Amino acid sequence: MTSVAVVGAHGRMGRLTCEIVEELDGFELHSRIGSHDALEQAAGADVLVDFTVPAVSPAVVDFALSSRMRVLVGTSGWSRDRIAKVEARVTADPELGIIFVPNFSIGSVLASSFAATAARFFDSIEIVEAHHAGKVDSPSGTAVRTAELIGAARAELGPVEAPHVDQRARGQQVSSVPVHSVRMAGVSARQTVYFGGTGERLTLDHEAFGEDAYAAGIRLALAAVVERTGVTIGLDQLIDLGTR
Ligand SMILES: NC(=O)C1=CN([C@@H]2O[C@H](COP(=O)(O)OP(=O)(O)OC[C@H]3O[C@@H](n4cnc5c(N)ncnc54)[C@H](OP(=O)(O)O)[C@@H]3O)[C@@H](O)[C@H]2O)C=CC1
Ligand SMILES: O=C(O)C1=N[C@H](C(=O)O)C[C@H](O)C1
Repeated sequence: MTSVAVVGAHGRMGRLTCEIVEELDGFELHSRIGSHDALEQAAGADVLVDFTVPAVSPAVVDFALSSRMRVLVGTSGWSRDRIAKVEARVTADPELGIIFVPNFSIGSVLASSFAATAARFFDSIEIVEAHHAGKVDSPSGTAVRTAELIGAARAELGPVEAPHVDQRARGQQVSSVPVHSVRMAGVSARQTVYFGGTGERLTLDHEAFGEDAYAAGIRLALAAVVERTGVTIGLDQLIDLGTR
């Protein structure tokens, strides 16, 4: 049996993760940690899952790695630069393993992968992401990851063409891609990537309507985190999208 401690267990995603762990063969729930509990209550678990807030997540990860647990991070805010700080520590110790998943929805992972493919063919690219009003961070972790993938795909082509980005309403640039965040009622999680070309436009649009969208990805990542050492970024590294 693999025992799992869930941090952020009383939140929307934490509750879903606890339900999944309780139903999944070979897994058992070790502890539910909320903001009023000591992290030490997670000690002894094989795996720690983090679904908290970007400000707290680094301390949770630090605790889990120090306690030599395998770690699955769903919390947003883990940009490539932030992950790099954890990477040196994890790669230096062959028994440590951590998986960062910016988005557990299979459709979203596909959309980000398609965006990386399209990035070489269009110079004009912008991301608009819309989330529920309760989301405290912006841009979303998914948008940051998508922009980073676009930037990496264009490494030899250079930055995207984004005019007038000195104006505030032109969004935040991530890997040169302008990202625009909407926070409002009536939306759960949506991302649209616009690719502008000569006389044409390609639009990649993904929408998750609720927590159900993330369940399959969480199951998949739980199975992987037990076996996998080192640093893994993204569900796309755990499934065959047919792009490698
Ligand atoms: N990777 C993915 O596919 C997805 C990622 N997310 C991300 O996951 C994170 C959580 O989202 P969501 O569940 O919707 O948010 P919620 O606000 O519903 O839950 C966050 C939880 O974090 C807890 N928390 C805050 N500080 C601490 C702490 N110091 N120790 C332990 N727990 C703490 C809160 O506890 P309390 O209630 O006690 O204050 C709260 O229950 C966000 O960053 C979000 O962007 C969300 C959806 C999908
Ligand atoms: O807070 C959310 O809801 C979500 N957060 C993640 C993000 O920041 O990208 C994943 C998904 O978009 C839902």
